[in-house]
Amino acid sequence: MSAVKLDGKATAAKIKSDLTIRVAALKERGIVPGLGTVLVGDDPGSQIYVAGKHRDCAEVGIASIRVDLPATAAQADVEAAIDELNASPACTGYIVQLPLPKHLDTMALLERMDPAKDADGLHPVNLGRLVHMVDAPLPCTPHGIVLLLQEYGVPIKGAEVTVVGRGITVGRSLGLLLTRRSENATVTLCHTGTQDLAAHVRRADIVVAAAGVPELITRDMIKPGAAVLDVGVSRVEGKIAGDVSLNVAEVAGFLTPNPGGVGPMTRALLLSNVVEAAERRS
Ligand SMILES: Nc1nc2c(c(=O)[nH]1)N[C@@H](CN(C=O)c1ccc(C(=O)N[C@@H](CCC(=O)O)C(=O)O)cc1)CN2
Repeated sequence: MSAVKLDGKATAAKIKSDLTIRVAALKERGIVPGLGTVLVGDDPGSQIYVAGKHRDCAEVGIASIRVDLPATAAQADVEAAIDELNASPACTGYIVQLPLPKHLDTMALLERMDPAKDADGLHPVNLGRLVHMVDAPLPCTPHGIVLLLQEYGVPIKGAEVTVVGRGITVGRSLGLLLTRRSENATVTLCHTGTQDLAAHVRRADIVVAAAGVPELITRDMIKPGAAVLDVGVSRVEGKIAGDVSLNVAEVAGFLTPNPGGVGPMTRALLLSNVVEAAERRS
């Protein structure tokens, strides 16, 4: 069996094509959406992801504001950058690239952001709104995962989903999206404290690997025909080392490439959050 490729690059391109039209319509009304990014330090992955986000903005016509700070930046320096973007009329929405250096108080910085300018959907207010199932910008990677599954007709309603990894950008909130009445999946969240990870993965119709552990998910763990999404962004010798072993393709029914799967969806949905914020305010 060869797995259907869940092509995030192609799906993201469709989303960006629609956004290009919507941005042009906003500009005709004198509204220019703008994305801000705050990057602290020189983590290679973060540098690549932020650069990609700015490239995407240029592609669809969104203005972008880049604030780069050294790894030694103090809490007050990042607070000043956040205050500036909160107040900037040119900034429709912005992100603080995660992870931040360990000496910084990430929670305090996220809470300092204006929730109305939270392009990541990671502000506590917006995650709280997601819990209450009321309107809010959705976290980009979880939203991208749902759209990718829908694009390729992967059955979600009633599906057993196993999410591996409880990080703030994916694992913590993906279950909130998949258990909405509109999706109606059943979600198990596995993590470093889980007993018998393989048992939870093996019974899943959909596996989302977001633990950041290279090759954690192996071929023997996968139910034949299951959909497997690799969100792993670890880097080994500068190259992406996903959470899913390549030979999973021999048993999976659907599989994301990595790179070229979930990552481009993350970036496309970030742009979507910015455009939606601009449209809401127009
Ligand atoms: N503030 C945020 N920080 C982080 C988030 C986030 O959603 N908000 N998520 C992850 C990383 N991430 C977003 O920044 C991200 C990961 C991967 C990609 C991507 O485009 N990957 C490409 C390959 C890129 C390369 O390595 O050459 C692909 O998969 O094709 C974009 C964004 C943690 N931080």
